[in-house]
Amino acid sequence: MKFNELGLSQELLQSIAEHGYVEATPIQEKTIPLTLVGKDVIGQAQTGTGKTAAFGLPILEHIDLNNKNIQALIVSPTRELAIQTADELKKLGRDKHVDVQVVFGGADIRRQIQNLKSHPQILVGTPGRLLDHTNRKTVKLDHVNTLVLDEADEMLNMGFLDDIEAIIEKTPATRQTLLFSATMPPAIKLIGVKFMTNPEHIQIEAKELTTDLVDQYFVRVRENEKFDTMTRIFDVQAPKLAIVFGRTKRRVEELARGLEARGYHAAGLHGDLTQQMRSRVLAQFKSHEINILVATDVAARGLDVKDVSHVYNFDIPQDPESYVHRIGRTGRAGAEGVSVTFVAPNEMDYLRAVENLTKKRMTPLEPATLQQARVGKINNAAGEVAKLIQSTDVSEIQDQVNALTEKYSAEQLAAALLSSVADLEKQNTPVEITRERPLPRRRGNGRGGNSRQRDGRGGGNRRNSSRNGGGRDRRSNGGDRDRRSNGGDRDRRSNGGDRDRRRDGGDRDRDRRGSSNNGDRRFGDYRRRDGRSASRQGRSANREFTIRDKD
Ligand SMILES: Nc1ncnc2c1ncn2[C@@H]1O[C@H](COP(=O)(O)OP(=O)(O)OP(=O)(O)O)[C@@H](O)[C@H]1O
Repeated sequence: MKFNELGLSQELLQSIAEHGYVEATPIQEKTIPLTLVGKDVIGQAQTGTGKTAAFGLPILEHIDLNNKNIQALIVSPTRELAIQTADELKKLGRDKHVDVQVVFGGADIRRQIQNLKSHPQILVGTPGRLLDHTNRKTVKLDHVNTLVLDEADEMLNMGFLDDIEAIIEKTPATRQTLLFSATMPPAIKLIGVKFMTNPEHIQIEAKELTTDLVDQYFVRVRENEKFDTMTRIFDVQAPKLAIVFGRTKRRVEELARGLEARGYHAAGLHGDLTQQMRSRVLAQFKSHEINILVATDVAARGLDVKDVSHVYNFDIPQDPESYVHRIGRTGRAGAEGVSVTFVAPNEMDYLRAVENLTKKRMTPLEPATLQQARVGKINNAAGEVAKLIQSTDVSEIQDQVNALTEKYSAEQLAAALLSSVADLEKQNTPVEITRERPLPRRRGNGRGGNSRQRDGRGGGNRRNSSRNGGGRDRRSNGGDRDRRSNGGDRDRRSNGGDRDRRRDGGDRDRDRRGSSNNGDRRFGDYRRRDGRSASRQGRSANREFTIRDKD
C-alpha cells in the first residue's frame, strides 16, 4: 500500500518520499490508520520492518506546531536506540519543522537542559534520565498526547517497570499509549491492561517470528573451542559487517581484544564504556572503520545499522526473545543476512527453546577446518589485493617498483603480497577467553537429560548438516557471529550530573533472568519489591548468568 492511502498530510508524504520509502510495510499499513484516529495500539512485527515509522508518522501528523509543550514521548530501553529513534523522527519531521529532542544517561545533563529550552514537541529518552528531568522539572509531561513504549518487553526485562509507571503517572490519563516490539511475551498484555485503554493488538501474521531473510545456523562446540571455531568461520564466511554478541561485558572485552590480536577490525560495545566511547565505537562500525562489533545485548534491540551481513551469537542468549532481536540486526528492510549461534553441548536445551519460540529450526553448521580457514583467508586477501591495486598510486613509488619488478617475477611479487595481506600467522595468535559459568539447566521444555538424544541434535555426522554455511547457501560468505550479552543499558549513570537515585555508577548490569526461566513470567516478577528493581535483586544471587547492562 502506498503511503498516500494512509491519511497522512502532504508535508509528511514529502518527507517520506525524500526518505526513500515507497510502499508502507505491513505494520505501518495496519497501525498508522488506527493510531491516526487516536486508538491505543500494541504493534508486533518482525525486526527491521519499520516499526519506528509506524508509530512515528502518526505522532508527527498530530503535532501542533503552535503548541510549545511536549506532545509526544517515546521511551526507549537503550541510549543508542533513543538516539536513533530521535534521528529518524527528525528526518521524517523535517518538512513539517517539528522539534525533536533526546535525553539519555551518561551524557551531560546541563547540555540536555539547554537543548530542552528549544521547547521540543517530541521527546525521546531512556527511563532513568527521563525521570531525572521530570524530577528537576526540566521536562514536563502534562501535555503529552501520545506515549510510546518502544521495545516494551525489554523495558520490563530490564526492570524498568517502576520507572515507567512513574513516568506514565506524569502524563495525562487521556493520552494515547502505543507499545511496539517484535516480541510480546505474555506479561506485556498485563501492561496493556494497566496502562492502555482498549488497545488494538496488531500482530503482523508471519509464519515465523524471525524473518526468512536470515539464514540461521548453529554450531555445536565446546566452550574452550568456541573462539577458534568462530574465527575460522569468519575466515570462510568473510562477513562484510558483523555483530558478535557475548554474554557479559568481560567477555565482550576479551573477544574484541582477541579478535584484534588475530588481525580482525573489531571493537567492543557494552555498558561499562563511557557514553562517548560507546558512540565512537558505533560510529566506527557504521562507517566500516571496524567491521566486527562485539557487543552485549546493549546492541540487540532496535539498532538499525545498514548492511550488517552477519550476526554471531558467541554465547547463546538465555532468553529466547533475545535471540530474535539479536539476529534481527541483520536481514533488515528487505536485505538478507546470516546468523550463526555457537552452542555448548550442555546448552542444547536453550537452542530448542529458541526454536520453539521462533518456530524455525536452525541449520547445523560444521566447524571449518584450519585448512579451510586458510584458504578462506587467502581468498579474502585476493579480494583485498584487487582493491589495493585500484587505490594505489604508483607514481610516488615508481623507483622501488621498478627495482622489484627487475629483480623478481610477477608470481613471486603476487605471492609475497598475498601472503602479507592474508597475514596467516595471525591465525595462530593464542587467545585466551575466560571460561564463563555454564547456563543453568533450563526448566520446562528442553529440560534435563541428554538433549542430544531428545532433539536428535547430537553432533556427529548429521546427514543434513552443512559445512560452513554452504547448506542453503544463498551466500557462501556469510559468517556471522552474534551473541548478545549484556543487553540494554539504562540510563542512570550519573556522569552528566544526574542527580538521582543512584544508580550503580554506571549502566547497571542486571540479571535479566531471575525468575524468567519458566517462560511464563508474571507481571509481578518485574516489579520492584523493595523499592529497587527486581533485576537488581536477582543480580548478586545469579550474577554470572545473564548479566545485562542497562542504563
Ligand atoms: N516503508 C518503508 N520502506 C522502506 N524502508 C523502510 C520503510 N519503513 C522503514 N524502513 C527502513 O527499514 C529499516 C528498519 O526500520 P526500523 O528500525 O523502524 O525497524 P523495526 O521494525 O523497529 O526493527 P526492530 O524490531 O529491530 O527495532 C530502517 O532502516 C528504516 O529506515
